[in-house]
Amino acid sequence: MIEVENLTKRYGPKTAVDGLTFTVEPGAVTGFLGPNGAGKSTTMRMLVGLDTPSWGTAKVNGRPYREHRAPLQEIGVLLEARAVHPGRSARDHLLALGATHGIGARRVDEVLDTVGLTEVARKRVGNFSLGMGQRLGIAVALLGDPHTVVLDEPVNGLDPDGIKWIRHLLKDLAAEGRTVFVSSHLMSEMALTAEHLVVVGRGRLIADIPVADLIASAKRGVHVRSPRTTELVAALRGDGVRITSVGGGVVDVVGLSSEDIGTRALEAGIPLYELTPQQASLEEAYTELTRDAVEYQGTTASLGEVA
Ligand SMILES: Nc1ncnc2c1ncn2[C@@H]1O[C@H](COP(=O)(O)OP(=O)(O)OP(=O)(O)O)[C@@H](O)[C@H]1O
Repeated sequence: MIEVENLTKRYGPKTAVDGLTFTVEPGAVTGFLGPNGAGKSTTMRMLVGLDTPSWGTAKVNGRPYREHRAPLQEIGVLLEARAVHPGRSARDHLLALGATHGIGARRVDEVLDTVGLTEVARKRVGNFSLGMGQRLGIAVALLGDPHTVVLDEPVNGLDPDGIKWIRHLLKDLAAEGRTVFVSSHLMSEMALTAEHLVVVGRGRLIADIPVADLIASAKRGVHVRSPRTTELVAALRGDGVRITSVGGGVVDVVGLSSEDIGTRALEAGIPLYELTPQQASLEEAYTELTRDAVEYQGTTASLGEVA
């Protein structure tokens, strides 16, 4: 479990993380999303003791990272730019790390197998591709068989097979009851992997929400085609209803169900040729969410809005 309370990080005048409070529960993959510079990496660095909070606390499995006596067994971490001696083999790198925690060759070979690096385990890390380096980073994170796993952009550098592999790995780790906290820019990937999302913007919490609820909360329009859109707009207009003209006798209606629109059109004697509810993707739901919640947003009135 990860518990972050009022976590704040200032670099001089810059507030990178601004009073964040959230909890990441075990047994599910939780995605950590936010635009560039939102404070994700800084938050993760504070979680694992690489940065000191200006205020607030970040606890992993009940206590701050630095207070754990065997941190590798508590929290597995993949952060960007992990330093590995290029002349060392992957196996030697893991053996050296394991030695500081009483972890032996058997576990090292096990994690090399888990991440698919057994065949190149004795090759120099300096010759590894980006994807192989990423797999080695994940092997390091899993070495101590930790209760909690924190991965910053783990699909970076992985090919489609690698991405699929990471997706299954994260779900398996969560199904084993671990806490899995993973940052990503890829909404589509999170839709397939995460059950829960923590969304940040400008260092602040925007949402702490199940993926399914985020999709459901996005305003979905209904695509309506009619030869008499002007009369239709007049019949549908009302509080909380937003109607946008798409052109070609088509309007998008937000705030009314297909059933409501069909009934009102019938009552007004207006023929409808098409009535199609639009499904919001996670990407759209995320855009909608951040548009409402991000500060200092310029207003962009949508073109063609008619009611
Ligand atoms: N050591 C530092 N000194 C000064 N400013 C920093 C430092 N580290 C991060 N920042 C600033 O803090 C803000 C948050 O950065 P951070 O890297 O945590 O965001 P992020 O969400 O991980 O972004 P990205 O998705 O681009 O990696 C940014 O504006 C960044 O420039």
